[in-house]
Amino acid sequence: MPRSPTTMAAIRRLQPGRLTVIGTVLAVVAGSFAYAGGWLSPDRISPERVVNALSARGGNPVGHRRNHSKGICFTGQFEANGAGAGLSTASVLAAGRYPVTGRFAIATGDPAAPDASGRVRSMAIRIAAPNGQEWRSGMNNIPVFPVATVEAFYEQVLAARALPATGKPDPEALRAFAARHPEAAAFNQWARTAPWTTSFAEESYNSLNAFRFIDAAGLRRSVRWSMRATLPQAASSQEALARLGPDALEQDLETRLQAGPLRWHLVVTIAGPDDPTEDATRAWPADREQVDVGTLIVERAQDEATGPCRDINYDPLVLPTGIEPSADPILLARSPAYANSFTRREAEQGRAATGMAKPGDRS
Ligand code: HEM
Repeated sequence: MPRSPTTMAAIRRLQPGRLTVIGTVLAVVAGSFAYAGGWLSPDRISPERVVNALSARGGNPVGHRRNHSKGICFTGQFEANGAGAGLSTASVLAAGRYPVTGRFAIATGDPAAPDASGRVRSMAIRIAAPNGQEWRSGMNNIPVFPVATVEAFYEQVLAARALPATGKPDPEALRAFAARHPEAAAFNQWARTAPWTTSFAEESYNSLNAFRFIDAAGLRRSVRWSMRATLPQAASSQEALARLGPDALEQDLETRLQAGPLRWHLVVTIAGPDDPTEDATRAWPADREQVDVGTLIVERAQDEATGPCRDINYDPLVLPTGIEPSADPILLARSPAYANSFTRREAEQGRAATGMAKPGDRS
């Protein structure tokens, strides 16, 4: 459906020039990877349908991300130590300091969700190089992803959505999903047994999908990466987090940053020859070579509504020269879904400028 002139004018007022560039880049990226990501499979699961399902889980994400909807922006630096330069020609891995715009979030469809309702937490980053290239990455605090294909992801989102009558998922639908998807067992085990913490700063965040690093000689190595917390984890519980209040994670972050910056190590793990690079449900053996390529220094936090991360699409396929995607179908499916979510939320924010609706309005 064509957008109304009012909406288009509002979008232009919101981000003159910038949206056009972002939109063009994303459309090309989305189109190139649509086939490989499974979007053109015969059962026609489209990005629109998956994002509709993410939007309909309860809560109202108008003007917000359709997944990981509740978050907080941060800014800081990535201090590359140079150890990654032998693995990839990416300019942000050459020793130096590069500005970062990031976002912590909980994986929910409800921007007003209490923090204790989100089992999965995330860190998204954009590292900017002086040559104009960027490395964007969205990472989760889980060791493996629950599913390996976009079809299974769609099925899982439908099974886990809250029923209007109870506000909770149908236990039978969850049981049926688990029976059909034994590959989700490792994730489910983590969800049942991993300690809850009361801080974004005590979590480590993983790329989960595999990528390829290309070195100066053109050699490609399959890798995954993690942002490893430098603070020890104080094991808590879901109940204790709930008692701290609905926005405890953001408050904790702001309090900690008043005392000084927070740090994570960016650790790259290199795959062995037989490690799966197209299946994010399977961890790699713990003894794989790991290279600490630098430190993320988080300096300031800012509300998402006015913060610099609001209008960034953390599309994991926005990569610098020297890093390329693997053929993991989940990775390739992410880009078109994020583009759909981004386009929708930016248009909704554009409408807010006309006074028709405000981000976060409840319908
Ligand atoms: C087919 C599988 C997936 C789909 C359809 C999907 C969909 C989405 C969507 C629509 C968003 C909101 C994007 C926006 O509006 O900016 C999102 C956010 C996010 N996703 Fe996924 N996702 C998938 C798999 C994954 C995987 C494997 C990871 C691995 C770590 C991941 C990590 C994240 C993170 C960190 C965010 C938040 C980004 C931010 O803070 O802006 N997702 N996802």
